[in-house]
Amino acid sequence: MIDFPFAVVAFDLDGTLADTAPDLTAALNHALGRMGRPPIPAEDVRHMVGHGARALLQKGLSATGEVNEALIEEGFPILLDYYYAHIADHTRPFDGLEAALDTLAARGVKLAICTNKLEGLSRELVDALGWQDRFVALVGGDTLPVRKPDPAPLLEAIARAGGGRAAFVGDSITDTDTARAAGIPCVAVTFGFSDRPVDQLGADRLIDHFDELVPALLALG
Ligand SMILES: O=C(O)COP(=O)(O)O
Ligand SMILES: [Mg+2]
Repeated sequence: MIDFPFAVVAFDLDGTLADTAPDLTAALNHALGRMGRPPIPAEDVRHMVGHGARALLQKGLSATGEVNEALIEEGFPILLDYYYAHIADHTRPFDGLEAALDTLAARGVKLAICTNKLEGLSRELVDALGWQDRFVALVGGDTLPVRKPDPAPLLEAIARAGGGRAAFVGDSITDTDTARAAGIPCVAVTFGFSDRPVDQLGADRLIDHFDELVPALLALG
């Protein structure tokens, strides 16, 4: 029985469910260091996340010197190997997340993840955080031939979670663009990795803490 205006709530991963910036920063800086580049401060790396690990490396190389396909090919496996081995050394859920997920689950809402993180990395992280039973669907950046802001991955995640009325929760312009393209209401968190002021994302609701998620969704319903 669903006791809620939405049958499915889908979530972005990096910067929305979990603060992955410390481990992503370590992985990027490990790869940059091996390539003779200086490290990039975590605060700058936060705003480079959201388009997948390859885009992260591309931005990291470009911030520290020359960038081309050959350099990305060289650094990508170094970054990935390190990140797989250290995926949750310092990554933590944002405050209040798990209580909000419990409330939604208790009301019969199905929970899904739609991220541009590679599906394998995303599953590894979900397992490391003990979230295997919380999410019934996960669509990553390489699950389909297209990724966010194309609406297809979000629609796929919702369908895999059983379909019905859905909302999306994210932290970036990619997420709000995806939701709009899919015709789905969007809540944006203000504590994520957005590269621009969050009030410019065009979200239907903004939340400063996960305690505000359920009321925000009810207001959208
Ligand atoms: O850049 C990434 O690794 C993916 O980021 P996302 O979970 O915010 O889509
Ligand atoms: Mg994100």
